[in-house]
Amino acid sequence: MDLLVSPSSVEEAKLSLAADIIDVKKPSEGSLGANFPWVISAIKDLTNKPVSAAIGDYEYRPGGAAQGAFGAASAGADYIKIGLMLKDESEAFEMIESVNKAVKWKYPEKTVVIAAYADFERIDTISPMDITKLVAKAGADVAMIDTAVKDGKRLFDFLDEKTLTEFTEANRKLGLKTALAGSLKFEDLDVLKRINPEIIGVRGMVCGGDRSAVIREELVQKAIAMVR
Ligand SMILES: O=C[C@H](O)COP(=O)(O)O
Repeated sequence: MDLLVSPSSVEEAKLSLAADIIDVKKPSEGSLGANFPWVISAIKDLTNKPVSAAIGDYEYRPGGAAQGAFGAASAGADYIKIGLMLKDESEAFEMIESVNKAVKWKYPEKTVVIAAYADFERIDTISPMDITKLVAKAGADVAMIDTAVKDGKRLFDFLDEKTLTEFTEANRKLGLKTALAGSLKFEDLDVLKRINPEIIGVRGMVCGGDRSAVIREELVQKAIAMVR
């Protein structure tokens, strides 16, 4: 299980380098808020570890999403991650296909991560359980669950261990990796190990509980030690 940590700046990325994947985002622009391409590039220059970049929480805008995905890949991201802020399955498929094509067109070796939200019912978007088949059909790589609203409610407030295990196994059967996130806490790590996704994503946990605070290097080190 790899630990993905989401810094919002080059300074925070320097404190996150113990993580397995450094995930560039701009939390002030949403759960999967996109940061600037020059920030992605500067963070890529800091490390040989894989760098991920969120491109936003998207409604149905395949052109814009494709261009954002291509921009993030061109800026140096190894993982390109989008959140599906929409409900209709055929629109979701078109978004996934467009983003995947935009990345793999020039960068076939890069990884495309498609996120849906654990709290999909309260924001009226597609269920994460419905994205596995769409991600596989489009040829993308990772199906992810995160929370859309960062109000203290967590992944496990919406989805239980059994559901998340089924999600992870369904992804694996279709050749996809799974990433789980959503205000995870240190005390969630045991259950996450049982679920056994390939990736867990955190920010608040390594900021000391408040994701608007600054990442603390010692908490990243604590998390990586506990994940191992
Ligand atoms: O990709 C993971 C997210 O950045 C998780 O953030 P969070 O732990 O504050 O919910």
